Amino acid sequence: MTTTTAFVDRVRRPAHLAVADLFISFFEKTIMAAILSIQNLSKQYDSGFQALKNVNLEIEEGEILALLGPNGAGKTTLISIICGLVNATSGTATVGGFDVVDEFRKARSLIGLVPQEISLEPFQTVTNALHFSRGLFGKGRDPALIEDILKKLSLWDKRDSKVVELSGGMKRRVLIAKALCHEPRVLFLDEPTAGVDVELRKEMWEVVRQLKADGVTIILTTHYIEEAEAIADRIGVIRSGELLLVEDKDLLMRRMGQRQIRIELMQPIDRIPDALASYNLEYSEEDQSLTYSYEANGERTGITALFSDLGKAGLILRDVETRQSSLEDIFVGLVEDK
Ligand SMILES: Nc1ncnc2c1ncn2[C@@H]1O[C@H](COP(=O)(O)OP(=O)(O)OP(=O)(O)O)[C@@H](O)[C@H]1O
Repeated sequence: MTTTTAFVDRVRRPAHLAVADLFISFFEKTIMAAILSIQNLSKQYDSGFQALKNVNLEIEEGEILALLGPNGAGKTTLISIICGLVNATSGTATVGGFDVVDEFRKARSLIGLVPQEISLEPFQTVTNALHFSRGLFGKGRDPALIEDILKKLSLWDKRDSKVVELSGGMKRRVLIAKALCHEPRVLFLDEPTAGVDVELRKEMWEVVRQLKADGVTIILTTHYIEEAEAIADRIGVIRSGELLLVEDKDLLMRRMGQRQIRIELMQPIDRIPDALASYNLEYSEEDQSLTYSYEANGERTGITALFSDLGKAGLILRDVETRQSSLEDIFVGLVEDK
């Protein structure tokens, strides 16, 4: 697999200075810049439908980005533009520093695409499918590389099997293996676990983690929020063609970790007592309740002090309940109401 180290090794060995310059410029393009850079990308289909609106996104080498969004949000359109399957109406995208339109071949050779649909030749053997895929990128046969990929994806035992003889999970792994045969540095996985059972989904997550460990940058689209939670470094949320946010998963998790305590009072109040102002409570006249929000993962939740101050303010409680906003709540909130 082509890795950063391999590039660096090649850069160190040029025989001639001019060649060295060329390599260094290639090095700068491929290593120093973000591996994927999308600027002001928009797409309007011939029907007039605006599928992408001014999308900007930078992806660093070696990260896993999960792109979440409801049906029709524009995820596949975005991937298709980067892979050269759909033309953007405006804006640019580069992969490894190469423009996906002006330097299509170079850009495309750095990309592996695992489509949502299983599209394999049923009577081809697994090994032949992989050699064929590599050949499509103009690369010479490399049985050692194919063996390595098959082993990593636990397909070595099935190398001589025909695709038609494989289970659904194995076919999905063959799709990934095919996408890796030309040694891409960026792998797009479009809904890699759509409709697969929990066990297989976890197996796929392990494969993705292994690929990341090998230095491959991964962009996956998914409807499964727990999938993004399990494997992504960053999460992007797309809705109606707009990238609403791209955020570090752990930061988002901390936001998701927000909890609320709903405190129902015995008596209604006219206003929140001044002594409780620092808690930013919300009062609902409808059910005479106070709501307190706090960071579940925070060092201090402030709950003990709140209850003490509620007592000091003379408020008598009827009932208390807690609730936690899930990632799903946040996601639904984001896509429904920007
Ligand atoms: N060739 C096309 N012509 C017109 N509209 C299209 C075309 N392809 C896609 N669209 C529309 O663009 C929007 C975005 O589609 P896209 O497939 O990118 O969404 P998605 O986020 O991948 O959805 P899903 O999660 O359902 O796969 C949709 O409303 C879709 O109907």
